[in-house]
Amino acid sequence: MNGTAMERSAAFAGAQRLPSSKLELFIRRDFLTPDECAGLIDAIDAGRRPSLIADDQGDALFRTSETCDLDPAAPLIATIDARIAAFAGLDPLHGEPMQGQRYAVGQEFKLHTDYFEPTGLDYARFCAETGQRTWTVMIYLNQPDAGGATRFKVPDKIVQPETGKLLCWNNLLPDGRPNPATLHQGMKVRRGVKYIVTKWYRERPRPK
Ligand SMILES: O=C(O)CCC(=O)C(=O)O
Ligand SMILES: [Fe+2]
Repeated sequence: MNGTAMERSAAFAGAQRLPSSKLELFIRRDFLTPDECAGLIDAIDAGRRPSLIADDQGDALFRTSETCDLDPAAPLIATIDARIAAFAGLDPLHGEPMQGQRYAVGQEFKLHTDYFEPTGLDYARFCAETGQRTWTVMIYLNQPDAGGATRFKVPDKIVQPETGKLLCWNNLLPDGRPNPATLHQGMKVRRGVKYIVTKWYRERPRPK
């Protein structure tokens, strides 16, 4: 279920693949309607709190955004959750609960990978039950007035936020090891506010 795009050929309908052999990344514009984005922004504003991070490498300014756990039972979230899984050809049971992020001016998420470092102190705690993170799906809910792009360092690709645009990538290599070429950052918002939702998938389903 979490294999390569070739194995899941029905997936990624209407998406563009980044022409890179190092990184399996897809972009799909207008994945969500402006109304759906507005509904998600309201849900994020209702529940946001400072973002946490698994390993900030001692830098308190590593991730300065605010985060919101979105209620998987809320009708809007459930609908979008199902649409994301169908789009990416992934088993919904492998998904972590969807999160929202809000970045104000000057806020950012510095260069990082979404997979957990197998040598990291917390690896067992984060990955014992459901395994490593496989795919990341993120959707921009609005377009900040300046800044806030997502940058992938290795293929040197910068993706600009656009309302409803989906971005997703495989965090793992074909042999299942983490792919270091997924290194990326949420660049500083310069003007306005940036909202996104993120959805991460795991190697194994969560226990019932
Ligand atoms: O805000 C972005 O553009 C990137 C967010 C991100 O990398 C994450 O939430 O893991
Ligand atoms: Fe990330």
